[in-house]
Formats: sequence, C-alpha cells, structure tokens
Amino acid sequence: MLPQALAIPALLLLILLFILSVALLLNPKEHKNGRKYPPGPKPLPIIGNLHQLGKLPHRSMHELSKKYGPVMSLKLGKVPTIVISSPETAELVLKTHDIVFASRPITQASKYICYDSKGIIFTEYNSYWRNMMKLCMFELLNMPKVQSFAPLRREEVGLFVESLKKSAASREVVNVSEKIGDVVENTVHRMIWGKFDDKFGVKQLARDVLLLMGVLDLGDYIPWVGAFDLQGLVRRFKKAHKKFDEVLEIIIKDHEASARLTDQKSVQSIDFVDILLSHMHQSKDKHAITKTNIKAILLDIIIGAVDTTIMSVDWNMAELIRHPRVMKKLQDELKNVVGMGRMVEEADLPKLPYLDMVMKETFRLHPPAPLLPPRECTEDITINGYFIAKKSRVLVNSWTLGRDPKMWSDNFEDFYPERFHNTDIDSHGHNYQFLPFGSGRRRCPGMLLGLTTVPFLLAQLVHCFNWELPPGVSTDDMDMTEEFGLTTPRTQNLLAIPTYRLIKKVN
Ligand code: HEM
Repeated sequence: MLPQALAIPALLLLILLFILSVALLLNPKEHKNGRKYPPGPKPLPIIGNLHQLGKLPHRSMHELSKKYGPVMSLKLGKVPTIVISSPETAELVLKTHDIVFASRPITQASKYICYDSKGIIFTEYNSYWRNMMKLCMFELLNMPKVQSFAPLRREEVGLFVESLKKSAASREVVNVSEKIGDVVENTVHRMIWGKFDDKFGVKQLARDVLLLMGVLDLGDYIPWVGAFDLQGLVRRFKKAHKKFDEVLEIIIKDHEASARLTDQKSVQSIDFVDILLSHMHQSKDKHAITKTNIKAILLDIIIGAVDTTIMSVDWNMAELIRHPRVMKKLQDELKNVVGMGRMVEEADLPKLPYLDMVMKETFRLHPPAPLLPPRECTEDITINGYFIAKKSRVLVNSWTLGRDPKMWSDNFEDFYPERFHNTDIDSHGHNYQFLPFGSGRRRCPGMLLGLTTVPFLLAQLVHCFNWELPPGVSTDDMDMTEEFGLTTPRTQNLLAIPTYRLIKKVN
C-alpha cells in the first residue's frame, strides 16, 4: 500500500498518464521517441496528402493551416513536408536557422531539364551553389550591372509604348497580358544573348521549358511513378532539354566566334553570355566554370526572371483596372512627378512612393512564388517546439503570410496600397509577413532587376495610357482566378482598350 500522502499524487499521475496515452493513440504522430511532431491531416497510404492539395496548393495549405497551425506536417507521397504559415515561424526558418533550411530538393525536372541541377535555383546548398551565386551576384545581377542594361530596357519599353499607341489610335482591344509577356521576354532575352533575331526560336523553347517546370510531377513524390515514367514527363523533360541545349550550343559558339573577331565589344553590347564566357576555365580547381555551368545558369536566369516579372506586372494592371480610385491616384502622382510631356524614366522611380505602394500591395496579395521554391532541411531540428527530421521538404506559404490579420489588419483581403504608407516594410526579405523575393541565403538574386523592371513597365502603362475594359465587360466580370505552376498567373488574359494620354510625342 502507498502511504496516504503519496496515494493522491500517484492516482493523479495515473490519470494523467491515461489521458496522455489516449491523446497519443488518437494522434499517434504528435509524440514519438519523446519528440513532438508537427500536427497535420492524416496521410493516406502511397499518396499521403497529395489528394488534399487541390488545384491551388497554396490555398489548400492555407485552409489546412487554419486547423493545424503555423508548423504543419503533410506527407506528399513519401516525402515528409512541413508547411510554414506564420511570420514568426517563417523567421525561425529563414533567419534564425537559415543555414539548416538553405538547401533545395533535387527534382526530376531540375535533373533532366536544368543540367542535373548545375544552375542556382534547384541546387543543393553547398560550395558549388555558393560559387555560382557569387558569380551571379558579382558579375550579372548587382546594381551597376542592372543599371548598365537601362538603355536596353528603355529601348524595348519605347517600342512597347509605340505599339500600344497604334492600338490606341484604332481603339483596338489589346491583349495586355500578351503584350507584357512580349516586352519582358524581349528585355530578358536581349540581356542574356544580346540583340538577336531569334531565328532558332529560343523564346518558344524557353516557354516550353517554363511550362514543363510548372507541372506537378508525381514522380518526385511517388518513386515508382517516376521510375516507370507513368506521366510521360521524363520523356518530355529530356526532349525539351535536348532542343534547348542544341540552340544554346549554337548561340554560345556564335559568341565565342565573335569574341575572337572583335577584341573589344562596346560595354553596352556586352551580354550575359559574354560575361560568363569570360569566366570559363579561369580557375583550375573544382570550381572552374565549364560550358555546362554556363548553360545551366542561363537557363535558371530565364526560369527565375521571365514569368515572375510578367505575372507581377500583369497582376498590378488587373488590380489597377479593378480599382479606379487607385489607378487615378497613381496617374496623378505620375502627372505631378513626371509631367504629361514625356514617358517615365528609371531615374523617376525613387520619386514615386505611391507606385511603390501599389507594387507592394500586389506582391502581398499575389506573390509570384506563393510557396517559395521548396527548401530541404539538412539536419534534424526543432522549430517552435516541433521536431523536423533531416531531409524534410519545407514550404513557406508566402501567400498566407500576406494575409495574416495580425499583421495586415482585418481588411487584409482588400487591395489597399495605403497600408504601406509610413511603414518600413520593404521587399528585401526581413519583414516575414511579406516575402515576395524570399529571404535568407536563398533569397532571389534577381531582386534588384525585378524591382527595376516591374515598376518601370507598370509606370509606363499607367502614365502613357488610360485603360478601359472591352464593351460589355465590367470590373465585376474580371476573372481573378489564379493558375498554379512555376509561378501563379491569372488564368485569363487581361483584355483592355488603351487611350494615349501624354501631350507631346514620346521622346
Ligand atoms: C518580380 C520579379 C521576381 C520575383 C517576385 C522573384 C521571386 C523569387 C523568389 C520568391 C525566389 C525564392 C527565394 C527563396 O527561396 O527564399 C527567387 C529565387 C530566384 N530568383 Fe527570383 N524573382 C524575380 C525576378 C528574378 C530575376 C529578374 C532573376 C534573374 C535575372 C531571378 C533569379 C532568381 C534565381 C536564380 C533564384 C534562385 C536563388 C536560389 O535558389 O539560390 N529572379 N525569386
């Protein structure tokens, strides 16, 4: 018999143990080996929680996280996956423990299309990635380099405005999304290859690659689907890669030949291929840059730059047309700062605070990469009290962060750029409720370029033209549904009629 003094605590302990065991039986995942695992919906055999992703996984995960919390566990096929859904936990992953989450999983697409993951985006975190990132940051995407391409952007945007002016003169309905796509593609491709006539169809090949990269590849989650190529994707990946590679070879050979012919190219005509070729085989160690590395970087730059920029400008225009008050306020700012006699110059951008707020508000509601490209955890770690095993895939739901009512107040669903007024929230990745370019070591290296191209193009569209929807279409009819892929564009193209509004001839 237990002494009376101990009997009551022992009984209490027994009751407690019983309650705990029942709780563990009901939710066996949450505690194992003394570890507390993140909660999440129960996975099915083989597919795990794949069936719960729906057409728009960021939205499905948003709904699930309301029930399971900001560190949620899913099993995608056989891949343990953690979804991060609050600014506090995002900070733990992207700042406090950044190095543990700085790797990316290798996917079939990155293996077969992106030169066995030899670029930047889909590369594991290691000395190879650090070297490639350094090369990109110092040689291609730093501020002086971004500025050196300003004349190119100005020329392409000038052509873009001229073509819209023609449509305006004939009151044509313009496919604004397509036009934005063209000007962004022209700008990015010219920066990469220089002025070219695209006789090999590299733009279309790049489009094919971008489309394939966005397909949900079940082989990444259920190995036998990949091994037997049941979706037929591996065949398509290899075919797209081969075609793209053949054209790249020709373009690179062309550049090598012209480099031999002309010792000195003018600074303005130097493109990314020239810059990268000048670094080829410079060092003798394992980090020497080879032609394959160059091709992989060029492809990753296309993957990183094209669709993100197009969809950013497109969503901005769609939101502005839906919100005439905001459009008018932005046009007034442009009128006051730039005047009605000329187009916007890049030098004007820092003097346009409302334009900056509009762009941020669009990024908040429509982040181009709503789940950020996946990270992979490189060691066992505990986040917010939850154990996360090495090799888990980690998704930061940037779309949810932009809708956190604690951070953005109850009107978080509204398009209201003024919410950024008098705040120090910027796009650089240290405000964890707002991560359009990600954060930490893997933050977007093209951020400066993106933060120049997007507002420059947008400002031009808004300053040079008034926009109205086609006859019979009202703002309520605008379909704002998203499509999930590598980025998250609108499913419908934006159609509108421009009216030219500048007074003098465009300079
Ligand atoms: C509006 C434009 C853009 C947006 C919104 C955007 C967004 C992003 C995001 C969210 C990431 C993932 C960051 C993370 O995991 O923390 C990323 C990565 C990346 N972006 Fe961008 N991006 C844009 C433009 C560009 C441009 C113009 C380039 C290149 C010229 C570029 C190249 C890359 C690359 C190479 C990575 C991979 C970085 C790594 O994994 O180490 N991006 N971008």
